[in-house]
Amino acid sequence: MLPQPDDDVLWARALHVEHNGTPALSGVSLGVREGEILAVGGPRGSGKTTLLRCLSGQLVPREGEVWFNSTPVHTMGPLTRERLRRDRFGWIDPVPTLIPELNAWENTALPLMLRGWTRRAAKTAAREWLERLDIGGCARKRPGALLQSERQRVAVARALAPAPAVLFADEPTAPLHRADRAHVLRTLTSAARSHGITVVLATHDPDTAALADRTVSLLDGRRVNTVHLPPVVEAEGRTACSLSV
Ligand SMILES: Nc1ncnc2c1ncn2[C@@H]1O[C@H](COP(=O)(O)OP(=O)(O)OP(=O)(O)O)[C@@H](O)[C@H]1O
Repeated sequence: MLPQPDDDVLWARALHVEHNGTPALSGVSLGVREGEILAVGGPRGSGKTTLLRCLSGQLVPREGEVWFNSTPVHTMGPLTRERLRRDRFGWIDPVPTLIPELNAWENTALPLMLRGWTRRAAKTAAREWLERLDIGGCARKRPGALLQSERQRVAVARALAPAPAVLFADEPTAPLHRADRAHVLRTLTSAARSHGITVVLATHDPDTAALADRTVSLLDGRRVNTVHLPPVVEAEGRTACSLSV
């Protein structure tokens, strides 16, 4: 067994996953460095969501290994994996999944309270994150009274608020319009960089991938290439890339 490289916060080796007997991942290996924003690209059905679900411990691969900070995730029992996900990982779905009975700040504060924060401290932090995402005025509204784009901003605030070690974002801007998309992505990436949050971002959108440090591409469940991007010149993004296989 190869050791996990020291500067990788997440490391996966030779992942094989099948859905109902059909291969979804066939031998995918990758490392994610601490503080890195890694885009996982590829067309629809190429295995991006499946890879994120394996890396985050939601799905146990049929074969292969997943390590988080030198701890094996693939051999953990369900309760330990659930605790790892609750305490160290964040997740953003393409479609926001909020609790309908809770308002926006309560939804955002929930992961903080689950980690032991007092209600007052969690409310203050939640409201600050909603302000950063330009939806401070929606703090008392329930999801049913919000637009889809506002709900997704709440989901992003909820994922960022606990400053997870790794944030998994599966097509996080899918329900947003172009202008909204850029703002939410900039907030997400700048918050991740300033809080040292590692991000693994599944996307088939090249504009979204351009905000990442590196892109790993999948095709039919296999890794096909890695795009290394030059250091950030502007605060908002990157303009060029080089390709290595
Ligand atoms: N729960 C499931 N049951 C059966 N097949 C599945 C399931 N989830 C994914 N698949 C199949 O596995 C393959 C990889 O799917 P996956 O969702 O990981 O790809 P993706 O790149 O994230 O696609 P998309 O961009 O459409 O979300 C696809 O062929 C998909 O149809």
